[in-house]
Amino acid sequence: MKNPSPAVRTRDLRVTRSRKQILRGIDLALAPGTVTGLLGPSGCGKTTLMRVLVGVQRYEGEVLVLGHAPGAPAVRGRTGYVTQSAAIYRDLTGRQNLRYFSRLAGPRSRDVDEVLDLVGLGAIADRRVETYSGGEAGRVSLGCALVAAPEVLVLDEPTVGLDPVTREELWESFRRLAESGTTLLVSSHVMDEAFRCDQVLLMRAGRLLETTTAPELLERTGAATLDEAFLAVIRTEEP
Ligand SMILES: Nc1ncnc2c1ncn2[C@@H]1O[C@H](COP(=O)(O)OP(=O)(O)OP(=O)(O)O)[C@@H](O)[C@H]1O
Repeated sequence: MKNPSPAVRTRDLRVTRSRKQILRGIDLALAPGTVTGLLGPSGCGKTTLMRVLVGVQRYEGEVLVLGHAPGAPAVRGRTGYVTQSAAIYRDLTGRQNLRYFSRLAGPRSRDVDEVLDLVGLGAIADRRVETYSGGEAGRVSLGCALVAAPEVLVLDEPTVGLDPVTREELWESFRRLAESGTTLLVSSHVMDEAFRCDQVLLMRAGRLLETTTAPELLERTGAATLDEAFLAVIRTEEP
């Protein structure tokens, strides 16, 4: 690992909502400058975990993001969150959206044109977002997070509904971000995306079943695909 001190760490993280235990004691560590995949079935608690890390979800237990409590003033501007549905202004152009978030970010903001190119929107940046496809609008959302140059970037299913080419481009940009020192946590339903990650967290029913890598998981379970490997893990570990 590049640095022994994790960018994000949780110990016995628990979340209860409407008297239901959603997260049941999660221990995790994200090394700086790495991509971690967060995988698990629908409803297992991925979004809830991400919401904790960006400081918008009450929790119990211990959570440190860049050495601070999530959402603390010292860390708020250094953490980016791309939600499942694009949180952007549809009546503005892509470029105007990025400019707006760039102003909010203040001096730490990155160059808007550079980020537009990074997310592959340079050619359509001056069209209103309401004319964009779903995938293009999603990339505006990602661009709005990137323009603030976050040190920790949390992405909730960023590749849903994207074609293979765009998906490939996005994963390449995640890799470049990690190489430049950003710590990424990316949730996905697509097990094969685990191969893109330095570390994989397998969740089920509010628990972390495994902290592993895609090749390690295949080898250990003897499965031919990651889908099979995940099913094998679920069968051996009761929630
Ligand atoms: N306010 C709430 N009250 C009660 N239960 C809730 C509340 N919000 C979420 N949940 C439940 O918490 C569980 C985890 O939800 P979460 O959105 O974190 O899952 P997820 O793994 O991100 O799912 P998906 O992959 O479908 O987005 C689900 O069973 C959901 O129904």
